[in-house]
Amino acid sequence: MSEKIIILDFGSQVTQLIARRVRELNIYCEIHPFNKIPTIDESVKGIILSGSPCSVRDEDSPRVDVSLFRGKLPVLGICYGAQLLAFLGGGEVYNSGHREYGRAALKTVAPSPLLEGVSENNQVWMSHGDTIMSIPDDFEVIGSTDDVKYAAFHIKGEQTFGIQFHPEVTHSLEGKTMLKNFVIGVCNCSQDWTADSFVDSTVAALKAQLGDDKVVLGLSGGVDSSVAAVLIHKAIGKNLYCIFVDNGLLRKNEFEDVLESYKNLGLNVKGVNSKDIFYKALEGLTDPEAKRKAIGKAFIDVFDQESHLIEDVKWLGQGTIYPDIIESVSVSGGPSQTIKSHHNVGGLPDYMKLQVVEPLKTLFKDEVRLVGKTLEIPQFILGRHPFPGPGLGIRILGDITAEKVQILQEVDHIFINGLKNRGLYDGVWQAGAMLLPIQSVGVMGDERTYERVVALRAVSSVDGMTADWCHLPYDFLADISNEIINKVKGVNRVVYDISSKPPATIEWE
Ligand SMILES: Nc1ncnc2c1ncn2[C@@H]1O[C@H](COP(=O)(O)OP(=O)(O)OP(=O)(O)O)[C@@H](O)[C@H]1O
Ligand SMILES: O=c1[nH]c(=O)c2[nH+]cn([C@@H]3O[C@H](COP(=O)(O)O)[C@@H](O)[C@H]3O)c2[nH]1
Ligand SMILES: NC(=O)CC[C@H](N)C(=O)O
Ligand SMILES: [Mg+2]
Repeated sequence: MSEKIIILDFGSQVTQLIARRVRELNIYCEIHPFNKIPTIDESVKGIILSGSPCSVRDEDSPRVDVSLFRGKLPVLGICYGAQLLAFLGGGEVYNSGHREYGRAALKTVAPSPLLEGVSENNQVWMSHGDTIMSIPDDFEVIGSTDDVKYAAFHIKGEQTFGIQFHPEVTHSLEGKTMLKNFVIGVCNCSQDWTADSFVDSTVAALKAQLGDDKVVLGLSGGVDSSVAAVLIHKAIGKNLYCIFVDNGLLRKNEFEDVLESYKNLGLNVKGVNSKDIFYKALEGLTDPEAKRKAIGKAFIDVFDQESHLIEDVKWLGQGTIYPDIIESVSVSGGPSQTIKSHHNVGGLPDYMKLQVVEPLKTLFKDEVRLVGKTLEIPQFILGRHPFPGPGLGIRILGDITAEKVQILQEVDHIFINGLKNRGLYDGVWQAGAMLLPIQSVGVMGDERTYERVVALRAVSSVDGMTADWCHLPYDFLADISNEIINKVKGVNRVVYDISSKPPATIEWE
């Protein structure tokens, strides 16, 4: 059984960062909501309690029964997690009257394995409104700042620690060392979780799970489904059936190009031309959510039809990754607002009777790329910008017609190729073009034109949750705009989207 660290999430915005930092040390960890503590067996080497927007002073704040693990295995409480340890242990936590937000200098006041090798006086990042005012007798303070006496503590006779600051953010300059001290020095984790070991153990597990069963998998040409397909293929070979659907909303030449590139990977891929099904389902629809739902349903129909052609298929393979799962579990348990219905082949209707296999569901996107590299998947697939499943269907505002798709494909092609030719593609997280439902007046030669407007969008981001618009060079934008207006019939105006997310989103629909 491979070892792991469990992170209990109390709703902090940066819980995922704790997981990133631990995994960067080649140690596997999992995030679980505070109220869904998994079984703590020998594989669990330590527990980290995250921060939270809540206050331990509130009766309905998220609590856990710390006796489940305190004294039994190493525990590190971060911010709210530390306040909770102090509070439940009999200490006092008050609202300090002002939010302490920003840099602070942490001074070591007692030697501790947690602060091993950390400078006597080091910069940490604070983000809290509550303060621990007194600690129980069996607690010992190990670090203080000018404003916070109990900035780091240790519980005597246990391997339990609490810290008021956030070691997971880069502004805590020696935060990494402290986390390393905890997971390696205190928890004794061996650092053997690597892309190579992931491939080996996952392929072995898939072999055991799938045996001689057949799997059908939707391939999109994107990173996640491609890496999932190659992994499953390594385990079961010809029993993997990949389906790549041409929904009529792909990029220019994408169907042919992607099919061609998969040939070199040895995958058994069937290209299915379902354009008409999608166009028909979209006929007359203008509302973004209605369009998304129609596209999602058409995907399921095509999948259902295709899986019936494969005799005795039992499994559906999916490229679900860790953020897809974490983001769908809300900590408060309260309903969060649906901003956009993401098309997802995951929501399968019962009548399909397929079990789901998701070999990447514990990985972050950059880890998926590393695994892909280990599997020798070519860089042009691994380095691809994300492209939404509903494709150009959510980049053509208003109703969809084959003619509009063709116009947008040309525009998108010029923009994306331009980025590649100028060496800008890899520095941009995602780029694309939108076809707007308006026309504007122009003049070409001596003639008046009354044609369409397109908007170009290029963003930088880490995970798509937030994004900034890219400051692309003006002369590049000028060249692209000229090329689009000169070459694409029906377009006489190009604008550049300078909105960030939030408050805008990346896609326009
Ligand atoms: N044209 C398509 N044909 C078949 N399956 C598709 C198609 N488009 C999307 N899918 C399915 O929907 C899933 C979700 O798409 P999504 O875009 O989130 O992931 P991806 O394409 O694998 O990776 P990336 O996020 O890098 O684009 C894919 O993993 C794939 O299984
Ligand atoms: O597979 C997908 N199915 C969808 O329905 C979908 N909608 C948005 N996206 C992608 O998600 C990221 C964030 O997009 P938004 O800021 O527009 O919500 C961006 O990368 C978007 O391209 C989708 N991907
Ligand atoms: N970042 C945190 O965990 C903050 C904890 C608590 N909500 C406070 O303001 O003190
Ligand atoms: Mg995709």
